[in-house]
Amino acid sequence: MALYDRVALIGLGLIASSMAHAMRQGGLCREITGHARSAETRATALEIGLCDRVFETAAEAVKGADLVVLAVPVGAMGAVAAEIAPHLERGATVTDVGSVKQAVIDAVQPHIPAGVHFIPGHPLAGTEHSGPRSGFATLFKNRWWLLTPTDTTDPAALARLRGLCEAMGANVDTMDAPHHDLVLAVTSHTPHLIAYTMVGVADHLRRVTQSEVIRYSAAGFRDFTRIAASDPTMWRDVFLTNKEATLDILGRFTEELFALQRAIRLGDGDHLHEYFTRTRAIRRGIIEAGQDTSAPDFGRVAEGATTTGKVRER
Ligand SMILES: NC(=O)c1ccc[n+]([C@@H]2O[C@H](COP(=O)([O-])OP(=O)(O)OC[C@H]3O[C@@H](n4cnc5c(N)ncnc54)[C@H](O)[C@@H]3O)[C@@H](O)[C@H]2O)c1
Ligand SMILES: O=C(O)C(=O)C[C@]1(C(=O)O)C=C[C@@H](O)C=C1
Repeated sequence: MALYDRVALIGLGLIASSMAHAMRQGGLCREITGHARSAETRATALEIGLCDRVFETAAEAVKGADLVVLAVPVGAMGAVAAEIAPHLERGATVTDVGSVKQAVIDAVQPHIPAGVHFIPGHPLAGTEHSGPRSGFATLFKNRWWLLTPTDTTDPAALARLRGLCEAMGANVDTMDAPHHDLVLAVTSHTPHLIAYTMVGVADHLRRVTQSEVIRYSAAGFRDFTRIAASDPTMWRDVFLTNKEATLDILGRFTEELFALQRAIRLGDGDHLHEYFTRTRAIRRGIIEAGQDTSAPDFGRVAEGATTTGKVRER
């Protein structure tokens, strides 16, 4: 059943193309328009049927759309919002899929005209691939889609967007933006930084990298290399815009790493065993709770979080 008439996708990469596939498969909108900066991407979008019509400018793409999805890197959201603002339909909803929420709100909200609903969002689903050919219809199936409405968000517009996310297979939750940014700093942003660092360390040891690391690449390291192959522009923007929360979590990570380093140096097997037993229980708890293993445990993070986005000391 069509939930929107015309959906405009701004930026035609992994997330937008996955949304296009999912919306087409479910018949969730009547028409999809799109904008990408490169002629090659626009041609691809038409060739593989992501969009019915593509435009050279975002301004043209949003005309007549009742849903506009900003699917560009976080650092580009503000400029895109400024460009499309005068062309938005009264009553339309603008959402985004950025990995950071407060910075997107700060950049986009000032441009949103009266009578247009802005409901920030973030699907917790992705891969290390990017571009219009990387999307697939089931990307959002059984994954979280977080929306960060405010007290003034129109309930009907929120319910309609929630319906679309759910129809694409996602589980929807709402939270405020600072809390989102803290949770994601723990469950996504800092882990990505650690993966980038680990692969960087291996790369510095070129003597090893060129031969043994590749050949004997164990599952743990292979997982790191997959994560570290993620789009550099996207992740640069994530760290530049979720600075405070990431540095907060990174500080805690470093403290624990030093404690483990010290335990190894002192031969403190009890410390190591106790620590690994605790982390194993966390993983098992998530599985026993019947949660998608990719889904972060918001409750657990919330226990140590304050509304200012800072983590309370244990
Ligand atoms: N990849 C993931 O795992 C993932 C998951 C959830 C959310 N996100 C978020 O979704 C958004 C899009 O990510 P993606 O993975 O689809 O990226 P992508 O690289 O596959 O696609 C991004 C698109 O934006 C376009 N673009 C880049 N800069 C632009 C600009 N200044 N103006 C107009 N278009 C521009 C690119 O040409 C491309 O078409 C990002 O904000 C990212 O944080 C990504
Ligand atoms: O599976 C992956 O490749 C991802 O990293 C996806 C992932 C994540 O889970 O951290 C990455 C960034 C997003 O904003 C949402 C999802």
